[in-house]
Amino acid sequence: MPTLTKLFTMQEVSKQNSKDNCWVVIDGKVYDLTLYLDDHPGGDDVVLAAAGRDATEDFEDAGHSNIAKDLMGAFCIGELDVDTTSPEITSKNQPVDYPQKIKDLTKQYWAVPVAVVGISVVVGFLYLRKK
Ligand code: HEM
Repeated sequence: MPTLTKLFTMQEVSKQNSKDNCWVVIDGKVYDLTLYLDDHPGGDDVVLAAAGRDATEDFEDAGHSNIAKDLMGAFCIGELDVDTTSPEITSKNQPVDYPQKIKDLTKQYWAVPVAVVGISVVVGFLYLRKK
């Protein structure tokens, strides 16, 4: 299913790190706090210090209330594109564990050689009896 959520790379987010363009990432979501800076009860300086980066820890450390958490939605502009943020955790870059893969395949398809041997024994047995 295609989603309508806009995805941003960390590179894009990191460029929005000023008073005129202040984006932060909190829990994988991207927030544009530019228009909220002046109204933020904790002050604009704390938010600006986290501008253009992942502010999840700072946000949690400030012990925000549920009111603050409800307010967040109004500033959410999309989500972080995780594939481009952490290429090291995508499967493309994971080293393939071939011995483990072979073991898994063996476990999955053990019935094939067993069936082949079984059928050969039965056919051989019938053939010998006929003689
Ligand atoms: C969508 C994002 C944010 C919203 C809607 C928001 C909202 C609020 C609100 C409503 C308060 C008043 C206290 C409360 O009700 O919890 C507050 C306080 C505060 N916020 Fe934020 N905030 C946001 C992001 C951030 C970020 C990114 C930081 C830090 C980098 C931050 C740091 C603080 C601090 C330090 C306080 C003061 C806490 C205190 O005085 O005890 N906030 N925020």
